[in-house]
Amino acid sequence: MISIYAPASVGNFCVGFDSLGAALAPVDGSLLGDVVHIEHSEQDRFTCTGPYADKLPGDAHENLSYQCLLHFREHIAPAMPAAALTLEKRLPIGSGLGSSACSVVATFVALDQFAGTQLSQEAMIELMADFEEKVSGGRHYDNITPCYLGGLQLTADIVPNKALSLPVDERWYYVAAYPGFALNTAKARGVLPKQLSMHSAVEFAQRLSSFCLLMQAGRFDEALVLMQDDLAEPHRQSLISGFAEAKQALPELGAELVSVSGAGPTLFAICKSLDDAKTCQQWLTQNYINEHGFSHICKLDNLGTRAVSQGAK
Ligand SMILES: Nc1ncnc2c1ncn2[C@@H]1O[C@H](COP(=O)(O)OP(=O)(O)O)[C@@H](O)[C@H]1O
Ligand SMILES: N[C@@H](CCOP(=O)(O)O)C(=O)O
Repeated sequence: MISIYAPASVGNFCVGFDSLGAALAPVDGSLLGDVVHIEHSEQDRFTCTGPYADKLPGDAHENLSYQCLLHFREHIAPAMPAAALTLEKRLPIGSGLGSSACSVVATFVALDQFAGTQLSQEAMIELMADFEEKVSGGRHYDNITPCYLGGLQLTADIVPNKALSLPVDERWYYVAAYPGFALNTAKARGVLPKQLSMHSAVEFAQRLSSFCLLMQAGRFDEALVLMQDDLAEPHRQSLISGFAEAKQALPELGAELVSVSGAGPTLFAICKSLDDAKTCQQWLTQNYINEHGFSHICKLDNLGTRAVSQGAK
């Protein structure tokens, strides 16, 4: 049996709409992401388990993981032995934590290992992006690549090898708070303007390029100051109940940055100390999260998608 874990990710990373993303690792060591198990079987089989399995369509053909299996068998490895594939759906759907990417990435990595196909990193990313695109209303790599490779990734079709890894300040803590309701990514993309003014486009490019160069140079504090999302956040906040209040309250409690994770509704905050992160988490628990939500204090997950022992928590 092969068991593959794929971590949750923060798409956009505030300053890089559709272009930057980071993988999350809760500091308490828990797994925040999906797990896929694959083993030999008499014929191909698919099962979906886990806390969010019942939020997905009952028909396996509508599940991305099963679609990945069908595609892999037909187009990549027709001679692959029959497989029993189980998706342990541990991330909520429409959370802003790259849930669909998690399932797709974990499934293709599991299939590649099971079949021994050894696809190149770029081929894998392309394949994964094809399937993420099916449900998210646009082709974007900013969940796929960090989830697959770990860390903070600058990622796009035009980026060499689809991904360039950026260094991060090891002192930063990321508080991720899922409020407990879903926001469909395609819907949250639908509210964005179709065109940008010349001024906005130039400023976005200046901000993102400066951010990346500063991070690369280890000038993290200066990079942090540049973290601002003028492209997506202003249009999406009205879809995220409580976000505006949190954005106002958390800086006074030690958050250096408060932004939307992916398309939302998960909020992420950056803090420079564990104490500040805990204070922000407490406020979010009391004011942002309902009975279906959760929060985690995280570092970045530098390992990305990997084999785990069966039954890992
Ligand atoms: N294995 C899967 N994981 C997540 N979503 C899936 C999966 N299979 C199918 N879907 C569908 O894809 C869509 C994902 O919604 P989306 O808002 O993009 O989620 P997220 O932002 O969490 O990735 C939903 O309609 C969901 O039913
Ligand atoms: N760049 C995308 C990221 C979507 O992330 P998700 O976790 O909400 O699927 C966007 O902002 O639309």
